[in-house]
Amino acid sequence: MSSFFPEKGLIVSCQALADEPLHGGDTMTKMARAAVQSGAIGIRTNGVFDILCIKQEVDVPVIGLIKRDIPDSAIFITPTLTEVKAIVSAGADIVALDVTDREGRLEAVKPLIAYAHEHGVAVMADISTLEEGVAAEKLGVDFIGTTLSGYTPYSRQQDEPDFELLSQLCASVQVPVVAEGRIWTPEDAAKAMKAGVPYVVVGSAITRPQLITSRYVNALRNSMDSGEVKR
Ligand SMILES: CC(=O)N[C@H](C=O)[C@@H](O)[C@H](O)[C@H](O)COP(=O)(O)O
Repeated sequence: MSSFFPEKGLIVSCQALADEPLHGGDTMTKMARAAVQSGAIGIRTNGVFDILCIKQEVDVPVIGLIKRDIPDSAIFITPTLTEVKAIVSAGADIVALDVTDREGRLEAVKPLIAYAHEHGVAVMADISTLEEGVAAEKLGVDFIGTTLSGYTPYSRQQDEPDFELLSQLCASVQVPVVAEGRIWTPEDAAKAMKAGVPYVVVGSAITRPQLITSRYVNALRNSMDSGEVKR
């Protein structure tokens, strides 16, 4: 399955949760079309509706996940078998799920991985540390993504992509490593690939205009606050 994508490259994450301005309708499908038109080799998307629509619209592999809040649990990316079944039924080529070392997850995730594989669907493990990446490989996943670095309390907390984790993973696991999380510039994307990863996922920097706008607004405000520019 390591040759699942025909070539190395950019995977664009097209996600807008219910509380985001671009949520609903065919907005994420159009984002996906734009991404593929410009050379994205894959799409990562959330929820049955967007998986279904995007699968019909584009001709590249789709990584599907379902974010769901479960009371008293920190696991929110494809937490249970119910979501895996829904993602598989919707036609995703790869299921993305949390493979962090929390709440007994490294054991609980086994039937989820088995279900996807029994149905011919690959699995991307969203992890936050090197140890979790190594554990994920032992569980038989097909891709390991740095998605959750910075989002578990014990992982590296920083505004930048976790390049150190990328390099460590590339030296430690055989399955393809996916760079994901806080990649904001083409230079960062290229740096991730130089660290050895075949695939780079970019989400917010391409598909969350409210966050892109904030960065510009903040930069302008900072230059005004610092006195470099008059208000
Ligand atoms: C932590 C979490 O919930 N990550 C989610 C996982 O699917 C998405 O909200 C991110 O947009 C995605 O990982 C891409 O990352 P970035 O948007 O930083 O390029």
